[in-house]
Amino acid sequence: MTPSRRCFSAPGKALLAGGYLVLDAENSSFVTALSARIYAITCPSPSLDSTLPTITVLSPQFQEGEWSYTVCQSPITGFVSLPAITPDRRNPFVQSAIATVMNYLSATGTLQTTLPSLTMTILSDNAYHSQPSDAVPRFNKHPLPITAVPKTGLGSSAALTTSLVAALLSFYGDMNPDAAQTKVILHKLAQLAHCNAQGKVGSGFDVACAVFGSIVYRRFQPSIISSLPPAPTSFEAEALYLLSLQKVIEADWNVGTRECSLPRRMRLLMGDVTGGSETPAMVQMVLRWRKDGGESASAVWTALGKANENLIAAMIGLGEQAAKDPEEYDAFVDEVLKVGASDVAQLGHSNGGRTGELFVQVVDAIVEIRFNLRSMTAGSGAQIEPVQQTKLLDACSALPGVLGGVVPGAGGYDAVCLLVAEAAVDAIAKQTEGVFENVRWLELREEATGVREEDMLVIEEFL
Ligand SMILES: Nc1ncnc2c1ncn2[C@@H]1O[C@H](COP(=O)(O)OP(=O)(O)OP(=O)(O)O)[C@@H](O)[C@H]1O
Ligand SMILES: C[C@@](O)(CCOP(=O)(O)O)CC(=O)O
Repeated sequence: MTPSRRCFSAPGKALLAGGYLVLDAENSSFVTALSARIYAITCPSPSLDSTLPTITVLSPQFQEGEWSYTVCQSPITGFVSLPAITPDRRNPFVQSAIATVMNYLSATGTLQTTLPSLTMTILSDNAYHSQPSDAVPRFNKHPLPITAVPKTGLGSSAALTTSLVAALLSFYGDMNPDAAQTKVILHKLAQLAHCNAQGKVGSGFDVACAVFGSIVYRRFQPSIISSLPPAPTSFEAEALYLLSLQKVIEADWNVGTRECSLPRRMRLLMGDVTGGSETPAMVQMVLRWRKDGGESASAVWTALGKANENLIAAMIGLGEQAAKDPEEYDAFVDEVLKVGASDVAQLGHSNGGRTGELFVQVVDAIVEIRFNLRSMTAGSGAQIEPVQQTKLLDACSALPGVLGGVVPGAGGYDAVCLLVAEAAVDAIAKQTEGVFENVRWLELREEATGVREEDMLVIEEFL
């Protein structure tokens, strides 16, 4: 009889609006959860140590995808340390997820006294990593360690951290990650674990999306996380660390995570563009430009923030309008299918009603966002929307059914993201085939739900 196994998964992300500005807590961003998920399966297992419990994490898709830790809980302070059984192999995201959850449960007195040993298996959908061809099996295996396999920018570490935290909370804390209150705690633990593993405090939009799904996101103050003392090295420090950890997780983070899916019949068409980008370096260049760029930089920053807000308001409004007046909404989408972005304005002003006004607001906001991202590119030197991407986005925006497109997240050369009417996707793929050699349209769709427990039946065959 297979021991009781449970499976938790979390989605990837696309940051449609809010790149860079989301680093300021007063700015909102629009994040769409995608149908590429990372799965964590828990299975009770015998300890690898004669006296102490152990946790092993397997990632069978990658070479050397095995990390094992001994769980050492101090009988005096309750602090949990995790000496690696395989010291030559490191996975900071795995270790940080385990350490954060175990110490939170210890701090709150909800960690079982006799700890069972655990094996967790990670499976990640193929979209997270470059694949040798389109005809590969699901959860394709690579002949390389995870760190050597090119990523595609969908937020693998955020989805991994979130699914591991959910799995650990359920296994050791008997918490139901699907429950709303647990999800709030899960989110903070995942943010903390992710920051500790990355060694920096990003905006956290990717982790928030992995937990809550498609959202309008406004970040927490980074000082909440940086206020936590460093990993303790003495009994006194261990006791202080656990107290601080519980205080941080149970504080009100004032983070914005309003659920917001794409309007009905709309879709993000993600394009994988051969090219790379270096997000941390670009962030540094943009923040330096913001700080030293005077009035002109402030004006661009403010205008971009306004354009982001306009897009977010229009997307929320269209979601409401599709329910309030489905006939007007569907009639307008049928018209959108026949024209490119620049002609939507004509449609909207002639017969679209409130729906038309909102679609025009979407198109105009995307134009304004791109204009300001190009100003940011010129001012900061960070190649956010470089010329090649401008040409590609302009050409795609002229195609029927396309409302516009942006460089998602930090931008750069590696991806584009089109907002299109769902029914236009096949025609867009056909019209761009052979025209843009370096673009591969991904099969991804919005999957608005965040972290969730999966029925083992959906994953059983792959284990
Ligand atoms: N399936 C997996 N199994 C084990 N570890 C993984 C897996 N997916 C991601 N990771 C961990 O996350 C790391 C990638 O995180 P990093 O912060 O470098 O990129 P990222 O911003 O999450 O990438 P992207 O957004 O392109 O997915 C990997 O080196 C590995 O440590
Ligand atoms: C530039 C930034 O605002 C977004 C980065 O987005 P992405 O990793 O390129 O999808 C950084 C952040 O929010 O942490």
